[in-house]
Amino acid sequence: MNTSVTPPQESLPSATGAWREGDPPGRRRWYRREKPFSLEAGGELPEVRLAFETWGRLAPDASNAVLVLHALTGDSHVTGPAGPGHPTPGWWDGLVGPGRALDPDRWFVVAPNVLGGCQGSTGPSSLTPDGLRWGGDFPFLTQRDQVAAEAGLADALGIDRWALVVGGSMGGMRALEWAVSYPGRTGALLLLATTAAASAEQIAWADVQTRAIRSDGNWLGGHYHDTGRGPHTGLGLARRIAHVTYRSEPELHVRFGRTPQGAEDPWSGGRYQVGSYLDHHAGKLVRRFDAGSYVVLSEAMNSHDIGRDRGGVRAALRRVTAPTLVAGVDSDRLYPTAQQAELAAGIPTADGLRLIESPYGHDGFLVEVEQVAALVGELLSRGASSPCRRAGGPGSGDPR
Ligand SMILES: CC(=O)SCCNC(=O)CCNC(=O)[C@H](O)C(C)(C)COP(=O)(O)OP(=O)(O)OC[C@H]1O[C@@H](n2cnc3c(N)ncnc32)[C@H](O)[C@@H]1OP(=O)(O)O
Ligand SMILES: N[C@@H](CCO)C(=O)O
Repeated sequence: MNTSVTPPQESLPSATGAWREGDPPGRRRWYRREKPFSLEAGGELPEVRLAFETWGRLAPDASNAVLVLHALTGDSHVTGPAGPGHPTPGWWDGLVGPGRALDPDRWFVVAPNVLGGCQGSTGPSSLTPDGLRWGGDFPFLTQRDQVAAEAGLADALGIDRWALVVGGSMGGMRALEWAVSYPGRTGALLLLATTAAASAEQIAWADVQTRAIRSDGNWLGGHYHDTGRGPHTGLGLARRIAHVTYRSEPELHVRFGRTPQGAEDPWSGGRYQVGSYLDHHAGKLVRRFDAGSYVVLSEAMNSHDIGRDRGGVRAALRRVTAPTLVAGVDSDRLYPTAQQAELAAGIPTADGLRLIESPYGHDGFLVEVEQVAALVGELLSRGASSPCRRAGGPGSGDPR
């Protein structure tokens, strides 16, 4: 196997314009900030680049923009087939498109690849200004840094206020940070399968995974990108561990039971079906994702605490002014619904706790796209008449 995924290093546009007449839907572009970007933990990135895709047309008053934020190993490709620059088909394919909840005839949908990621945005596999890869020297990021970078993209696109910010899991952490850091820029909020703060157990799962990567002999302190090898074994182990937490015990039981994989004999070194299934997902991730990004993003998720330096979770949640829906997946063992209940109780503008019914555990927020679409539709149909809408005005908000 060759080295892990690295982002394209072709000549990139130095500035990102807003939507232009004639732009095809879903074309990936880059926002680039060419001055130092300060980080919450200290230090700075000399420049920041975010890959993003858009669907639809920005209204003249920029009132129809929707921000879609992906989870840990997602990217900007919310909808559409796999292709160059898009290793997987759209991860919320059923959400965006003609006649769907986010119809490009009505909405201007923006999906950035997260800061620290590996699908076009600045991350450990990117080049430094010196022409070397960041690798293990990439600085520690927090969700707040990632959202601050996304605010720069919004500015570049001329979007003062999103009609809706939506995200699940890690994307939900960022969506919440948007609503707390920039209440005047967040018109409505949909939080899926996420939490106010990473719990001890979530940190523990991520810790085991990042240790698996770092213990791979090819990790080399994160400086493996130009060696022709990479910590593929460690990344594959991390994905296997993660994937079990992404699904539910009853699903695995019903689907795989104790069945051996094909003619393999588990008593003689062969695999059970469920082991083969995990091998499959591990292989797919190793082919499409960079281990350094996996570590940086996992640690950023561990840092997530909406109440940090804001007087605690309750005080922070009270800052949200956007009409909000919070939903959990009823079979999610990684982000249990008690976490979404806390969000729904603490956000003054939240309309109770919604449940996505699914046997698929945490991955239910990706698989049950029709239920997600119904929640998106409900929030957007409330629209401009909502009493929760705040007159914060363009650009208002506390970036930290
Ligand atoms: C926002 C974001 O997070 S974007 C990133 C989302 N995408 C990913 O995370 C990619 C990893 N995949 C997943 O997490 C999940 O598969 C989802 C959520 C995308 C989709 O879930 P599901 O539709 O339920 O797919 P499921 O988990 O059942 O996997 C199906 C795959 O397992 C394979 N599989 C099933 N049983 C076995 C087995 N015994 N041995 C080997 N492979 C198996 C299938 O052939 C299928 O392969 P394919 O995906 O290459 O076509
Ligand atoms: N399968 C998803 C789940 C994380 O929430 C991902 O890889 O991003």
